[in-house]
Amino acid sequence: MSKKTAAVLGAGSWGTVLATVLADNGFEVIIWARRESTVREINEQHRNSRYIPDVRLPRSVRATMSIQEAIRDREMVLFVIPSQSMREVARAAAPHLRKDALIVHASKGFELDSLKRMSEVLKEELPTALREKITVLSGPSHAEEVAKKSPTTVVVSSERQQTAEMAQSYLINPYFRVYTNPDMVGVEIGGSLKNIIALGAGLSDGLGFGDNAKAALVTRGLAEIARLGMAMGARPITFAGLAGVGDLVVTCTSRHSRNWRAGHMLSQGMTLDEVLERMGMVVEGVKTTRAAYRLARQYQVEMPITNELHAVLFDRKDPRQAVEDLMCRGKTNEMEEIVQGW
Ligand SMILES: NC(=O)C1=CN([C@@H]2O[C@H](COP(=O)(O)OP(=O)(O)OC[C@H]3O[C@@H](n4cnc5c(N)ncnc54)[C@H](O)[C@@H]3O)[C@@H](O)[C@H]2O)C=CC1
Ligand SMILES: O=C(CO)COP(=O)(O)O
Repeated sequence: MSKKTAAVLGAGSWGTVLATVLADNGFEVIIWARRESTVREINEQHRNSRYIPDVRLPRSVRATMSIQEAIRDREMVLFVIPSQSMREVARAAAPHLRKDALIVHASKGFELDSLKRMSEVLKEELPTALREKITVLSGPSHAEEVAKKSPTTVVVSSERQQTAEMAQSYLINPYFRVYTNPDMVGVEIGGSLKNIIALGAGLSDGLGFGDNAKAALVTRGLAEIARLGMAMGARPITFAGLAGVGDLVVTCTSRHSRNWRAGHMLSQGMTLDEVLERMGMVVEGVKTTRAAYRLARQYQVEMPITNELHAVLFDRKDPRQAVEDLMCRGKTNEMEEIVQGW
């Protein structure tokens, strides 16, 4: 019997590791990468040392610089690129997709110009027949740990349950447990907004604040994620799940998180530009802070942590002053806020 086939668009840490998950599940996988050196290294040495060092890739994972070659005739195509590049890549991919391809995206963010979710961008760019084949993959899943086959749980969601179940059956294995959730809006919003709070958690840790501060950020962060999410049409219970509190906890507490690390570097006095240059990988929370700041105004939702982080990132507000302003803002009744938000 011939092997199932998949293409992964994006040769960063997450795209490369998702390719290994699919290879472990019996897929023939081809990664589309932009750099010739990355393609050569994957094909000849079975490594992608720039993004995920120390990981040996299975032989059934290959790479190409041709998007057409990557996508042609593949049953499944994964988009795993920074959210600001999603539209451009979807447009380039569109003419080459199989008419019945399963489309999965694993990116966490909003398109800044339009404030759209990634599935909305894909819907606009891909052929109409593929609209109901669009799926989001989200949840607490640092690539470095999945690469070690450390037990991981994620969630997939699509407008059509059958599509989500197909993605689930392709991706699930003994170290990668995949749940479905019918709330695509909530899954995309939870996965995107948690990066803002993770930046704040890195800042908080770097400033020497303790576990109380971290717990406050996670809890109050979840409240404002849920408030905006619900205003945008998400179901509140999704934020109690893997794409909500699950991803929020892992990103706020893990040294693997690029968002946490970026916040930590900022706390040590580096400028945002210096941090992004040093990181060399996408820090989605930066653009997501801008997007959420605008969305909060559009939907008239209160997001105090996002507002303060926006001021720290883009107006160079002193983070200690930001924390003081958060602590001293108007008195609030937690129960009333929770009832309003949830
Ligand atoms: N790294 C992780 O553990 C996880 C990442 N994600 C999400 O996955 C997405 C990708 O993240 P990573 O793989 O970590 O990023 P990364 O920074 O490691 O790699 C991004 C890759 O996309 C490529 N790329 C950027 N712009 C492109 C364009 N216009 N055309 C083609 N390729 C382009 C880069 O060359 C690079 O290979 C992000 O939205 C991230 O939030 C989600 C879950 C886990
Ligand atoms: O989304 C992630 C883990 O679930 C990855 O987070 P970072 O982008 O902060 O590394």
